[in-house]
Amino acid sequence: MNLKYLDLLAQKYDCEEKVATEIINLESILDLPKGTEHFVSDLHGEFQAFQHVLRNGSGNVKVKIKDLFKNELSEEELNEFATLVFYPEEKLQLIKSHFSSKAELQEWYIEVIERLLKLISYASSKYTRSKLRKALPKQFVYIIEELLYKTDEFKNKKDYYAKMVTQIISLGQADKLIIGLAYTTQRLVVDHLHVVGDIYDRGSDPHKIVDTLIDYHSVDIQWGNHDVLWIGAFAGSKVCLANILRICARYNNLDIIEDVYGINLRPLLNLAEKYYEDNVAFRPKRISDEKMTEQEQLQITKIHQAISIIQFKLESPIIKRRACFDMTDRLVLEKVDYEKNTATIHGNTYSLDGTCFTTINPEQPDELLEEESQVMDKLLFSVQHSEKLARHMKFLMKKGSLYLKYNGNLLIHGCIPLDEDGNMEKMEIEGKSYAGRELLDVFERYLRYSFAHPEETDDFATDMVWYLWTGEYSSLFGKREMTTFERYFIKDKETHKERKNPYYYLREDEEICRKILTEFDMNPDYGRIINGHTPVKERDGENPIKANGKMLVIDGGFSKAYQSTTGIAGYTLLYNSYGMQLVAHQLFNSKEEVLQNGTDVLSAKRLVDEELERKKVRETNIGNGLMQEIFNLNSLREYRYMK
Ligand SMILES: O=P(O)(O)OC[C@H]1O[C@](O)(COP(=O)(O)O)[C@@H](O)[C@@H]1O
Ligand SMILES: [Mn+2]
Repeated sequence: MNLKYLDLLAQKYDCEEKVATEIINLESILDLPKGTEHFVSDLHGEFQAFQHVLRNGSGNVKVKIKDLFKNELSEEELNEFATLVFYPEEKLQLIKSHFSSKAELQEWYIEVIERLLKLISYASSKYTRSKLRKALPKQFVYIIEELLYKTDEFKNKKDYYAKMVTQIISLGQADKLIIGLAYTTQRLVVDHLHVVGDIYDRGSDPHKIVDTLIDYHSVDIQWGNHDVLWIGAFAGSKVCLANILRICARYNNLDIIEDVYGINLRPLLNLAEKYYEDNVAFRPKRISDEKMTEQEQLQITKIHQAISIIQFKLESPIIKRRACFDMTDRLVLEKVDYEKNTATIHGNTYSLDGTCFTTINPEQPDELLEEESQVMDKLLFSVQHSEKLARHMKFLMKKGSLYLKYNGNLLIHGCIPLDEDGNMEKMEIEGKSYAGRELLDVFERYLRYSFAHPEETDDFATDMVWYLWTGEYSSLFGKREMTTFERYFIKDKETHKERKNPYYYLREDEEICRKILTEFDMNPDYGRIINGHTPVKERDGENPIKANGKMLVIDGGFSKAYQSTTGIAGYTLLYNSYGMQLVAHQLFNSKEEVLQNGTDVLSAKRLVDEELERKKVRETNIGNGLMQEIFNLNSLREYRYMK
């Protein structure tokens, strides 16, 4: 043990009692039940639904309320109390408006504060007092602790406690206290949150999700292909930037680009107005019922075409300069016969519909017009100077990774590329061959390098970020090709199909999952793999719990665009000291609906498994860290205090 380190440690623990106290504290924490982890994926900008799932703890807040009060409260009262915990600010106003006299309101305050304290005491029962203290509203810690840890067996403090509560009310602090206690409850129910990718794209509020995660008490992120697209755009990849603009235009989310991130779209709009007309294939999707004027729709339709053509042009030089990407099949603009208006794909020739090739020179289809090139330079400048986007992307880089090994489980958004025989597929990169975990580690190294060098726009690392979005061996994409061009211009749906990596059927097999866990140095008897990325077709009877529980796919369609596929509105995987459960969320219509009639989103729960014995902190990542601290403290004791 490094003595310099122990001398440093001794500054903090400058006497034996302090060392002993800390060892006692840490050792006892190790024997507490493990904290409850929540896993969600593929939020795709659906902030309201995500926020509701955090506020109701994926149903767990209601469970705890029922555990405590089902015998004393009616169904309606239980719902009203639960809604107060979910949305305290709004619900408080609603409830207070029903009271006519101050006395009645005072009565209600005393009752609901008492109830909230009971709920917090129950929700925090497996945590230390210090962990609870950190979750309490700062301004009321002293009062709440006094009330929480009431010790009145000698009947000396009855009036003291009663006075405390009435004083809170008479000094007009009751609302703030109730709101604080409600948020403390929400926070206690979710000890740690994992977001298994695809925060961005399609939904209207990805930025609100990221802001919520930035303020969240304990969270990690495994990047999805859509997240990496946004990271790439910020890191200097013009083709990634073209993709996020295209997808925002496609889903009528250009306000995220302009209003939220302050990226100037005027140059792109001028270009679009100059060269493009209306085009049905490029009209923005109307997922939610927001209003759009004909003029707005036409503008977006033109922008959508302009940026799509720029994207296809930008893909071409990358494919040509990166032989190891092996993507010559995707040189789509060179497959077009501009005379006949057809394209030849995999040997078959198809007529093209809704083409918008005005800015394409058939002699050199991937050549950007000078003005297209200028538009991209201006867009990249604007993206890389967006304070808010910088903050969000830096957060994704800080809290994110391509995969995560946590408490024995492997979390990854997409896949581990496999061949038909279930072997890890190799990819040759800069003269070296990588597969399995090594391949993912090298992907992440390139992504981090590109992010650290935003001024480099055409280097290998930046091209590799785009590869992660659409490359055949990308662990985030997991398909042989992305048929974006075909989906826009060819009616024949056969050409739209995207062949999935064998991983997506092989992962149903327990042995394959065990092999992957072993590849990541994890215990195959104990661990599980948790994926997002592919919407689980629950409505067709697909089971998200696969390979005898070794594989859990949790993309349940938070994204409205995919709810018709899944039939539900997202999953949350819960992992507490008793084991794992999977919660399927029904459609979340609106916060207003929950506020009005307390109908919380009904969530069907499935048991994934039951632990043989309760899992303790000792068996978790956090536990490993604590045991290391205990080791250091014992070394300090021997070195300094045990003579
Ligand atoms: O339906 P959209 O939004 O055009 O997206 C289709 C594209 O999105 C992808 O599914 C990737 O996005 P996901 O990771 O959300 O699946 C591509 O495979 C496909 O080409
Ligand atoms: Mn995805």
